[in-house]
Amino acid sequence: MAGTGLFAEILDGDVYKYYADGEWKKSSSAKTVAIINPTTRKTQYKVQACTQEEVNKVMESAKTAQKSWAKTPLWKRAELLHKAAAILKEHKAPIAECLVKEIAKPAKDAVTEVVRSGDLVSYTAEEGVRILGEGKFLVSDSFPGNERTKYCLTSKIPLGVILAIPPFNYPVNLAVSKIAPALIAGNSLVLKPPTQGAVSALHMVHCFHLAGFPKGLISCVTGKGSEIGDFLTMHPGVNCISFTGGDTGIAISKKAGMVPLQMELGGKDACIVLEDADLDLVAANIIKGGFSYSGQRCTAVKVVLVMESVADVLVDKVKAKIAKLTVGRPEDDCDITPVVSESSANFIEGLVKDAKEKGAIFCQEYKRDGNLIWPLLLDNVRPDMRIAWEEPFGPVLPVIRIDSIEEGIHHCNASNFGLQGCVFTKDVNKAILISDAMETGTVQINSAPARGPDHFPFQGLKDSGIGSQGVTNSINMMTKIKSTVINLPTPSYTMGNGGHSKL
Ligand SMILES: NC(=O)C1=CN([C@@H]2O[C@H](COP(=O)(O)OP(=O)(O)OC[C@H]3O[C@@H](n4cnc5c(N)ncnc54)[C@H](OP(=O)(O)O)[C@@H]3O)[C@@H](O)[C@H]2O)C=CC1
Ligand SMILES: O=C(O)[C@H](O)COP(=O)(O)O
Repeated sequence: MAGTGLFAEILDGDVYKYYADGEWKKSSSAKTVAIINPTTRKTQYKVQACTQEEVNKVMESAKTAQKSWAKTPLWKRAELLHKAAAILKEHKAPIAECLVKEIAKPAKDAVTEVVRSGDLVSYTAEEGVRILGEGKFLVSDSFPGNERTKYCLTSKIPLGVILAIPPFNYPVNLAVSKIAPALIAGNSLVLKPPTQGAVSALHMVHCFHLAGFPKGLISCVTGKGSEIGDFLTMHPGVNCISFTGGDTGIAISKKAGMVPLQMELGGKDACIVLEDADLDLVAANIIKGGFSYSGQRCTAVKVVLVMESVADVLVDKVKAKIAKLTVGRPEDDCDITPVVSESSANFIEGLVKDAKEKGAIFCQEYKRDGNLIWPLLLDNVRPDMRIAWEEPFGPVLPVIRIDSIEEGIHHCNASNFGLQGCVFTKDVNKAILISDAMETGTVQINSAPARGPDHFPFQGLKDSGIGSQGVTNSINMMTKIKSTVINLPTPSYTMGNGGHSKL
């Protein structure tokens, strides 16, 4: 059960505490933020609304703790991360329960997110030891006009205090995907979890606490992003921001100071279907890619661009699979569960109404009960409809029929987003050329878009992001290069025959 047993100390009455200086604390604000269960639409949990003063203290502690953490041997950092990973996986049940209650994630997917997160932490520990355990050694005479009188030693050093801001749909996995790289690289970490997902994140943070990380190294401040967010992202104590979410990230990138940004934002991932595609494979991937977690994934299939000649057959196959999707409570492991909030459901409904007014073909009747929206495939969508371009972040998928591959690529590239895309064809040469032409961070050939596995580089182009994630790239993005140059009085050429330069 959430907030019980080992996790009892993170709860005070019916309000979860925030985490700072190695302790669970009550905020002096005496204000709380309600977390609404998307299924019941009732308050499920409450967290603290932390004050700016508490943020200042957290930043001070993070800065102090980072100095000694940077002197902690790599193997020791990795050992603590492995411990946190093991504790996380050991307590996957209560954390998964929070995901079910806070963000209506289907029960099995909730457990998968926690286990995947433990694996990500451990993989990061190992990868960090590898890539941070070596540097570069350069000699001066490789550049024209130089003798070998300079030795340059370079290594990757920590940035300082990393501010991590994950989104509601993966409040554990997209938190540890920032926390673990930050820590193995020698940084300290301040986490501002999403409101919907905050209690899942607090339980995850407690696993790091139980692993025995130094006090002040990891902090977790709760509160509405709209209230405390700007104070955090513009705080002078922050040396790097790693953010995942929507347009908020674009606003942050305009406010943040001279700090490195790692941004993973929205997507409008296109699925281009050629005439020779295996349509059963396509239909299965459209269901998995477009409707898992009710389409609330940045890497969800968000528009299908199918050649007209095979569109009728494909639409029929997808309709048959949609009819088999279960719809209901996350506790019952239904395929389609309520979207995260009423405002999200209203936004999705607005896109559906616009499509209706402009003549889209509804393959199913539009149906909504509170935040629960039944899966809906819209056929014959045209570019003048909002859903052709906007991201519903819900179980509604538009199909646009195309007459040429160029038309499909044009639509994909006309989007402001550039996260992922996918193409289905048996001609791998054609697939490669289409991938080359698609302006997205990743193209999946013959499978739906996906961020996982988590060691793959994951990046968004255009309004979909800044920088690259994936374990290795995240570690590197959370370091900077330090050079030390040894200047010698005379050239140093080490010769195999034992010859000696003048001593
Ligand atoms: N590229 C990706 O991997 C993902 C992209 N997304 C995109 O995000 C959207 C939905 O996710 P959602 O979580 O609602 O995204 P948001 O951008 O609304 O929120 C993301 C995070 O930012 C916080 N936040 C909100 N306002 C501020 C602020 N002014 N300063 C700092 N932090 C702030 C939120 O906190 P709070 O919850 O308290 O508001 C949350 O923790 C969709 O557009 C989706 O495409 C979502 C998930 C993953
Ligand atoms: O933010 C998201 O939606 C995730 O990056 C998607 O991850 P997944 O493709 O592994 O589900």
